[in-house]
Amino acid sequence: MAAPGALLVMGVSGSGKSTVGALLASELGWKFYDADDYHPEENRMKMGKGIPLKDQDRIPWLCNLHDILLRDIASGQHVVLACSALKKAYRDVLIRGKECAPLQCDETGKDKQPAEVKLLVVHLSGSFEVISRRLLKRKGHFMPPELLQSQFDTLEPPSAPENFIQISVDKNLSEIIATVMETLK
Ligand SMILES: Nc1ncnc2c1ncn2[C@@H]1O[C@H](COP(=O)(O)OP(=O)(O)O)[C@@H](O)[C@H]1O
Ligand SMILES: O=C(O)[C@H](O)[C@@H](O)[C@H](O)[C@H](O)COP(=O)(O)O
Repeated sequence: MAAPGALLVMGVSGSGKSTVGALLASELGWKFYDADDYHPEENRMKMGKGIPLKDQDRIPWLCNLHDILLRDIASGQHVVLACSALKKAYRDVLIRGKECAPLQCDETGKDKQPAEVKLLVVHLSGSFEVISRRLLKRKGHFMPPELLQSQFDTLEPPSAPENFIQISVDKNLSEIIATVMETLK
């Protein structure tokens, strides 16, 4: 396939986004962003207290990530982004920015054609049991494992016409990386 400007590695908390995203970026020589590092303090505090985020908490965070992707791609930089991006609408914001955000309609931007990020979505998909076991073992992270059920409840797996592949988290890391690299050939 023609190389996308960016790879989005998405999935619920603990599905392996950060691990897989960093490995892919290193393999491809692309820049890596972990969306966790871009949450405002209020979002981190909320999640830390076991309160799931809502659309209004996530949309500004996603708009900021869209701007970062667009800026890098415009300067010729390819990017890997690890980001939960649980709903289709969230992935649309990553691709098109705030013009398509459900809660942030910009009246003045209505007839403008938004700049789009050409994205390949890599969905790391797995069972509650496997992912929850991994989360319970993970140390030193602000996201409490108790929020995993709400992540599954919110998840809208990508489907056509989205440009995506789905990979099972049951595969080992080298198999996951090889599958993505094969898709990009
Ligand atoms: N394919 C895999 N097989 C086994 N363990 C994995 C795999 N992917 C990730 N892990 C482990 O699962 C845990 C969660 O991964 P992480 O990358 O932090 O997920 P996320 O960024 O989606 O929250 C980490 O301890 C990581 O080492
Ligand atoms: O949209 C969200 O609810 C959050 O982004 C969440 O999905 C994300 O997973 C956290 O940032 C925790 O980080 P980990 O995914 O690394 O556990």
